[in-house]
Amino acid sequence: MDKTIKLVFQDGLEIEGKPFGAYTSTAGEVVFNTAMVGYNESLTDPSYKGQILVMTAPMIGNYGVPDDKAMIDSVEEWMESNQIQVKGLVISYYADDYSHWNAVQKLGAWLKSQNIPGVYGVDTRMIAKKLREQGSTLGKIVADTDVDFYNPNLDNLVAQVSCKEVIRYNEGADIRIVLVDCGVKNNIIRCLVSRGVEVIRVPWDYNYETLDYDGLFISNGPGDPALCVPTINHIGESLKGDKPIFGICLGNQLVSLAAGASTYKLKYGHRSHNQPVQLVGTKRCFITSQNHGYAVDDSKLPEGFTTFFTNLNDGTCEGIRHESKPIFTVQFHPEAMGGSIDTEYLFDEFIEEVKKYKSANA
Ligand SMILES: NC(=O)CC[C@H](N)C(=O)O
Repeated sequence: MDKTIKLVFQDGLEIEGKPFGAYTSTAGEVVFNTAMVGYNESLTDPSYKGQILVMTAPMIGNYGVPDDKAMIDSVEEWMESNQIQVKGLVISYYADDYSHWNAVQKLGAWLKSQNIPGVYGVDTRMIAKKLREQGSTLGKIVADTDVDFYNPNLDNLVAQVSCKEVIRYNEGADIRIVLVDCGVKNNIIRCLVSRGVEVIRVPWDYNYETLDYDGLFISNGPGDPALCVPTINHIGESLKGDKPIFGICLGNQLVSLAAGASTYKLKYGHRSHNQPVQLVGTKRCFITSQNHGYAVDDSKLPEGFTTFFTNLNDGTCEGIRHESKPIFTVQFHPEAMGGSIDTEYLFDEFIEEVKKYKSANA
């Protein structure tokens, strides 16, 4: 008889599916992503640490998996980090046969090689509707043995995914950016390095004020932003200075917390590549890539800060900016990967601000 595997929710709902990837049990927070492409990038996005990812695109696996070891300029060429970060993957139709010019293996084989279970043959749109109505919930994938539920949002996930030592890219360039790695996606490094700056990637709790640098970047990352206390404290010190600061996703939340704002958990988060955001004060809308479960409460922002972008689906805060200093942060992903590149120009604006700062302080 063919093996089965179950997705079990905290409220008791059990959904039986077919296994692919590793035949093993796991637990985490169940979240859904409605993007039509980008499963390789999503699976390796460190912000998904501790989560069981349900992808609602009807067919997953059809373009295979590229070489996850291939490197360009010291970062993985095709992936967003050096390993699969999700705890498990849940999909509707699994395409075991793949066809794509850069694919080297099947999705199932890749999951298996990293001991990550997959469930297919389930109604992922029903799961998305359930999570939208009830909110994010814990869940588990049960193969041969049962496991306990696990809430990743109580753990310091950032410490698990951050680099352990300082890494420099493009060493010797004129402009130096400190990148605080809370679980950075590779495309953020690519977006900075391709603009000709030196990137000094430091661990999440590193005291970067000991370094010689011109601009500060705070990365994306997993879990509850309020747990990142050392990072928030360091950013609090930086906010007193004049160096340009740019933050993405968790970075937006950490800068906001350091400034004195608060964050809260959204009912089910934003995870897709078609989230519309409005640039406040204009009628301009950008389509953005997103993956987050928490948000900044902009109903009471600290003195000197205003809302930068607003989500046009639910009106939540999509970033803040300082009224007079070159400090701005966004909840969405301007580096995309996968997803729309409408807002990649924000990297150019950041580097321009850093150059201005550097020449004014030369
Ligand atoms: N992609 C991210 O940086 C996510 C930030 C945070 N962990 C959240 O879920 O809101």
